Amino acid sequence: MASALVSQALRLAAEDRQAEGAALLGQAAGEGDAEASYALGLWRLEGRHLPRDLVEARRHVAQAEARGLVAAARTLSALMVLGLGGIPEWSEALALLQRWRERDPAAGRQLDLIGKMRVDSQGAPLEPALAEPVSEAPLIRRFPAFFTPDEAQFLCDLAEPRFKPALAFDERAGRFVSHPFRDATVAAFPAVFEWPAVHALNRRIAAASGTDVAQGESLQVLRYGPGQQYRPHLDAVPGLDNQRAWTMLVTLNEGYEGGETVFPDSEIRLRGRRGDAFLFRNIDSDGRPDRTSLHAGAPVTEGVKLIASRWIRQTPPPAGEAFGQHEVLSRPDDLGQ
Ligand SMILES: O=C(O)CCC(=O)C(=O)O
Ligand SMILES: [Fe+2]
Repeated sequence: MASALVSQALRLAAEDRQAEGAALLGQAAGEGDAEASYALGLWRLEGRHLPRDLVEARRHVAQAEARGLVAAARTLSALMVLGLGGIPEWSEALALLQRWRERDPAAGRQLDLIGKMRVDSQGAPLEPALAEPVSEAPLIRRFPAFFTPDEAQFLCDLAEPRFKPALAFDERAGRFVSHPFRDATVAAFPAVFEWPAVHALNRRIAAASGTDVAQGESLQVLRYGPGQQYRPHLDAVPGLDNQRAWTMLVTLNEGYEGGETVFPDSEIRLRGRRGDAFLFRNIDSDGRPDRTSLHAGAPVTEGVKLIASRWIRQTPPPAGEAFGQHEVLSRPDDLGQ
């Protein structure tokens, strides 16, 4: 729950009285209010109500963490591993999780998961994942047991409270609109949710696709109930300068009927065991959308399908403008988690 002062500041900001709201938060933060510090940090991170300033964002979030706010500790761990507002600090982020272990079950769970991974000083895998060819055109690879069952369950549990109807970001309109093709609910993991264990999974996806982790858009978890589906589509967006070159899908559960990922032109139907991943290429050698990559999530006929999806661009976005930043806060009173 936000403190009364933070709620008042959010109300002022919603009434377009941003400067007054920010001043109120600044005053409260100066008097030791952890939630005010955290709210200022999120505003600075997102460039909402205050100009975007990642260094200031990290300073405020760190202050809120030092004042004992669990949401701030989680967000700080993400800023640290991503190197937002400072240098990347993987081992310092793990030390932060260690300090929070007793107070935050998610910290202990992440440490347990990361303790079983073989990763380097940035959280990247030390060994390549096992890859099996599925098809050359479209180009598809299968990575069996890419996530462990515990990693898959962790992502499902993190996603559970955050599922929302799928929306698409309309780049021209500059806002989210209901998704024309995707009848599913989705939980996205933008920067504030890229906690160390999530970041390590993103690094594994980057290594398996031969890309830089910064090329990936926010990891998403999709949830389809009976009758829900993702209609045939290309992940590449015509006209996009920096294309979605690759897609990685990771199967997070079993026990549902239907729901295969299908490539109608080549009659390929993909169905994984829990933890299996599929990587496919969305563009041709000229960088144009590859028509053979047309695919769909077939309707689920029974049970619930959960799948993780990451779209990977051709190059990282300009510094400080990571993909999905606009998703950081979904509601004006949403303080992150
Ligand atoms: O749910 C599926 O099988 C397909 C998901 C998908 O096409 C995507 O995330 O781009
Ligand atoms: Fe897709």
